[in-house]
This record gives sequence, C-alpha cells and structure tokens, in this order.
Amino acid sequence: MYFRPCLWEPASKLWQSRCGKLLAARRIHEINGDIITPSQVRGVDHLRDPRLNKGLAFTLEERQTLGIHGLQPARIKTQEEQLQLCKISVRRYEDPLNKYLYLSDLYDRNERLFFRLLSENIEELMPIIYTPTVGLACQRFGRIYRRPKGLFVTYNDRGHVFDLLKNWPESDVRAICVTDGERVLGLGDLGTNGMGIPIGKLALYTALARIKPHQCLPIVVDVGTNNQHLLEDPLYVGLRQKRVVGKAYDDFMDEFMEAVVRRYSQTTLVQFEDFGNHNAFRFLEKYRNSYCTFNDDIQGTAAAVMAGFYASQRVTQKSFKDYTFLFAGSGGAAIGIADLTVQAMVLDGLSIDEAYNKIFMVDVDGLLTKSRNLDEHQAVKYVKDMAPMTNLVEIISAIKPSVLIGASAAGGIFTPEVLRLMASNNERPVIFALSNPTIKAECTAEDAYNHTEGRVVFSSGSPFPPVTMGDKTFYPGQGNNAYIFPGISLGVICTETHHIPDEMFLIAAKEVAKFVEISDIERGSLYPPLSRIPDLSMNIAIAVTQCAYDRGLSSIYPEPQDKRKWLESQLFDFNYESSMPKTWSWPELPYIKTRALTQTPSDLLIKGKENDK
Ligand SMILES: NC(=O)C1=CN([C@@H]2O[C@H](COP(=O)(O)OP(=O)(O)OC[C@H]3O[C@@H](n4cnc5c(N)ncnc54)[C@H](OP(=O)(O)O)[C@@H]3O)[C@@H](O)[C@H]2O)C=CC1
Ligand SMILES: CC(=O)C(=O)O
Ligand SMILES: [Mg+2]
Repeated sequence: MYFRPCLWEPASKLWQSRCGKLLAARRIHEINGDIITPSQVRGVDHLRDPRLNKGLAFTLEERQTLGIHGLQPARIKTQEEQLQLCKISVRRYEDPLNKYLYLSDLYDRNERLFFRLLSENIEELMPIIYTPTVGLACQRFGRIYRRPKGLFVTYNDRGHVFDLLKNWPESDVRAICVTDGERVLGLGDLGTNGMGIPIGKLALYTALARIKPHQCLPIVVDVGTNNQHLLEDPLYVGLRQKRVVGKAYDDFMDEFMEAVVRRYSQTTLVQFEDFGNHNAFRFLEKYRNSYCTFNDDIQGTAAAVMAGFYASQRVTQKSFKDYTFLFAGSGGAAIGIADLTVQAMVLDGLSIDEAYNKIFMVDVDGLLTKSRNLDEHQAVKYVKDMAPMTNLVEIISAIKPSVLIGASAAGGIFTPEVLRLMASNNERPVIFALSNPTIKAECTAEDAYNHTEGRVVFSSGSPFPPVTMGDKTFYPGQGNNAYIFPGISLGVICTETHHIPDEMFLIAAKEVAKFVEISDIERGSLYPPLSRIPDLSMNIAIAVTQCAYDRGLSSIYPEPQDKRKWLESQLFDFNYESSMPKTWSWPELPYIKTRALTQTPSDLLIKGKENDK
C-alpha cells in the first residue's frame, strides 16, 4: 500500500462544524483506489505505528484531535488495565513459542506496552524473549517471520552496506547488536535465523536498562550457512549458499564496521553476539581499539560468571588463590571467563604463571595438553604439561578442581558420576552449567543438587525451576551475561565512549556481586533475582561512566557530577506520553464536550471490567 497525494479540498461542512478549525482544510489521498483524507492517514498511523500507538489508552480528546475517533471502541483504558489484559493473554498460552509470538505481536503493535510488560514481569517473561525460548524462535525463524525488527545485511549487498543502513528508518542509532548466526546459543549454525538473538538482546537493553528502543538496531550479517538442513529447507529465509570465508568475509565485515561509523557515529556501540569462536576472537582483537565494540559471549559472559565466583566465595569461604578451575569447553565463553579469572587471581596476590596453572580446560577431544599441539589455539595459555586424558571423570580425579564450569554446548556431560566426584572432593563444590538453551545445559539443577547431597553451589545459563530436597528448597541463580551487557551498554552509550576496556567488565562483575544479598545466598543463588537487574544495570552504568571519565574515554564534556541523575535523564519512559498537540485547547473541540463525554471514562472502565470476566 502507498499513499499518493492528489489535491487539496475543503472539508465537509458537517465535519468542520464538529471539529472546528483544526480540520478546516484537508489533503485528499488515494489508498488502493479509495479516497481518504489526510487526517485519517495521520490519525490511523497513530494506531499503526508501534511507537505512537497506545491502543485503547488514547483519551477522548486525543482520539478527536488525532482523527482516530470512531476507529476504536468507546472504552478507554489505562496502561495498567492494558497490562492486566496482556498478562492474562500471555498466560493463556501454554506453549512457550506461542507466548513468544504473542509478545512479538505486542512489540509490533504497542512498543511502550510491550516494554513495560517485560520490565515489570522479568522473571516470567525473560525466559520467553531470551533463553531458552528465543533459541526455538531462531530455529523456527523462517516459519514465524512476520515484520522486520532489524536489518538483514547479506553478502550480496557488499559494496552497498552503507546504502542498506540508510534504509533503516531511525537516524539516532546508538547501539547495534550483530550476529552472523554461526553459533546461535548452543544450537550451532542457524544462518540468518540467528536474527532472533540480536532482537532478544536489544529488547533486554530497553527492558533491563531502559535504553531507548529507537536507539537500538538488531542486525544479522548473512554470509550463508553451512547448516545442510537449512540449505535444504524450503522455508529457510536466508542466503542459500555455504558461508563466505577468508578474506572475502573479513573484507565484508570491515565494510560493515566502516558503514556503521559513516551512517551513525564512531561511538555507536557494536555488540558482537554468537559468532563462531574462530571469528569472535579475531574480530574482538581487530576492532576493539578502533571501534566502540565488545563481544558479549567472551567479555559479557566472563563478567557475569566472575560475579558468580565472587559470590561463591561467601559460601566456600575460600579466596581465588585457593580455587582450582576446570572448564568443560575451551571456546569463546570459556576463554573469556578464564582470562578474567586470571586477572582476578593476580589481584588476589598470585603471579600470572601461578594463575594460569590453576586453570585447566577440556574440549571435545579431552584435556588441553602439550602433546596435542595446540599452539595456534586461543586457549594455548591454558595447555598443561600432562598426560593426555579424554574422560571427564578421569580428568576430575587427576585435577581435583574446586570449580567446574560448563561452556561446551554439550548437554548432559556433567553426569551423575561427575557430580558425585565433585562432591566427594569438595565440601562445597562450585558448578556452573552455562550452556544454552536448557537442553544444552551440562546438567540440570535437579541433578546438580541430588547428586551432591544438596552441597553444590550451582548456577546455570538458562533458568531452572527450584529444587526441593527434604525441607530445603534451592533457587538456583542464572549465570548469564544478561546481568552485564544492559548496564555496560547504558554507560557506554551515554558517555559516548570510544573503546571499551576489559576493566569495565571487571567493574561490572563487582557491581553484580555487591547486589547479591545474604538472602540470595541462603536461597542457593549466586545472583540477585532477575527482577533486580534494572536497578543493578543503573549501578553498573554509573560505575562504567566513572571509568569512562577516569580513563579519558568519554566524548561528553563536561563530566556530569551527579551521574545517576544524568543517566536517569536519558532513560526510556515506559509510560505513555500525551499525544495532544501542544497548541490544543478545549474551546476548539465542542464536539468532545457536548457529545462524546456523555459517558465518562470511569463509567466505561467499570463496565469494561465486567465485560472482561
Ligand atoms: N550463560 C551465558 O551467559 C552464556 C552461555 N554461553 C553458552 O556456552 C556454550 C558455548 O559457547 P561458546 O564458548 O561461545 O561456544 P564455542 O563454540 O566457542 O565453544 C564450545 C567449546 O566446547 C567444546 N566442546 C564441544 N563438545 C564438548 C564436549 N563434549 N566436552 C567438552 N568440550 C566440548 C568445543 O570444543 P571444540 O572446539 O574442540 O569443538 C569448544 O571448545 C553455548 O551453549 C552458549 O550458549 C555462551 C555465552 C554466554
Ligand atoms: C547467553 C548467550 O549470550 C549465549 O548463550 O550465547
Ligand atoms: Mg551469546
């Protein structure tokens, strides 16, 4: 559908008499052959545009003034009433994917309502728009795709990426989350279907840190997929070719980064998400000092898990130098965590070599040992001069780790035997099953508690329900980078920081750890409840802002003195704003006074409640 302006014509006398001067002259448009008036176009767009739409919360005055009166039923609702209905609606669906689709449609319809619903129901809805359900949504992306929520930059657009970015209808983009879909959660190569991940991550930017949604842009860089199943799937919506690799791929990514700066700004944040680890590390090293960028899977995860390590010390009563770490997995997440752990151990008094010696890693082929010739591997620093071993039980018996971290995307590898062995070696074994989504977790929370006599200090990347053993119920925390990236990004965006040093992630980890209360620990959680992330994100943003000024990284001067107040002034407001033109006044709208107000809004609300039953 498109609008074609034709001519100017005076409005009908009847309409003029009702609506006064505001509607005195109108432009005629043609839509699909029907003649309609511009006030209708302007008006109905308030209902069609999710940024403007308030649904039934438009007041009578707004409905009249905007020209949408009559396009909606008489009932006027408050946003709170709408939220109630949304909660009832989303709970009616039993299938998480249907809940996801409901929320996705709400996002397309009414942005403020969607974000307010999310931010006030984080515990309930985060598992839908984020892990685990977002994983399923990605797997079904071709089947459930409806409306654009982000930008698809395909390899066919090389040479024109800047032009493509210009098609995105927002000019004030401050944060981009980009994936190439090669390692989507632990689900492998999903190609363009990975778009669900940046959409979900950026929804959390707004819900958890109140970053304005129009400042956020989800992008998938579609360079093909090596997933044969997708290449043969008639419903796959991405480029139907094998992944572009090597120099061609690198040149394309360079063009993408340059286009972002040209279209937006040098300080537009680019969050890399779910790239294959061979690219994730390279791009982080290549771009970290020349762009405002971070890799969430490497750096964000590291900070989230580090916060859990700090909190675990309150249970184990051990310091970092007393811990020995074993990682199942030696990819982006594992190495990111290990590198930050080394920094923390050095701060705790160990030499760098002593710190490296306390960290062991296992990949799909077993323990990383010298005999495996891993000189080119990112994890070479963690290779040990030991006999090769492949069996996890055998490795744990030899190393006796106090902390076992799963970042392998190999669901269930922490078998009952592994868990029992950890419990026999440690009074309080610390175990993180970080892999997402839930089916990829190295063990379930239930198994972790059951096979360690409830002594485990446990966290998982995806949420698990509480576990009851005897008279004690454990509420495992979610060791997930969602505790970190919204707050870091808020601080970075507001300060227009040039580059993001590792120090900011350590600072963020400490802020998370500070938020963990004794009551959380007693419940069995190393993390604050998810519902506290909005407050926590603000504290992280304040600390990041301070760091940005201390390190001379901010582009905004003068330095704000009251950083909380300054940050708060830049946040998104979930509540509706008035849609009334500033010049509006009562006497110009006699129709409202004389006719429409015969039923008061409060009458309508009460009747509406009865009708809802
Ligand atoms: N909770 C959170 O916040 C986060 C969780 N994750 C999750 O962590 C997982 C890994 O992510 P990421 O590190 O980026 O992925 P990578 O692909 O970079 O790394 C996966 C690693 O696991 C190893 N691996 C595979 N199978 C086994 C096995 N059976 N035993 C031991 N190691 C194995 C791989 O070895 P090889 O290379 O030899 O195949 C590789 O080293 C994913 O499920 C992801 O969802 C990631 C980021 C954040
Ligand atoms: C949480 C996250 O970033 C991941 O699983 O990849
Ligand atoms: Mg990720």
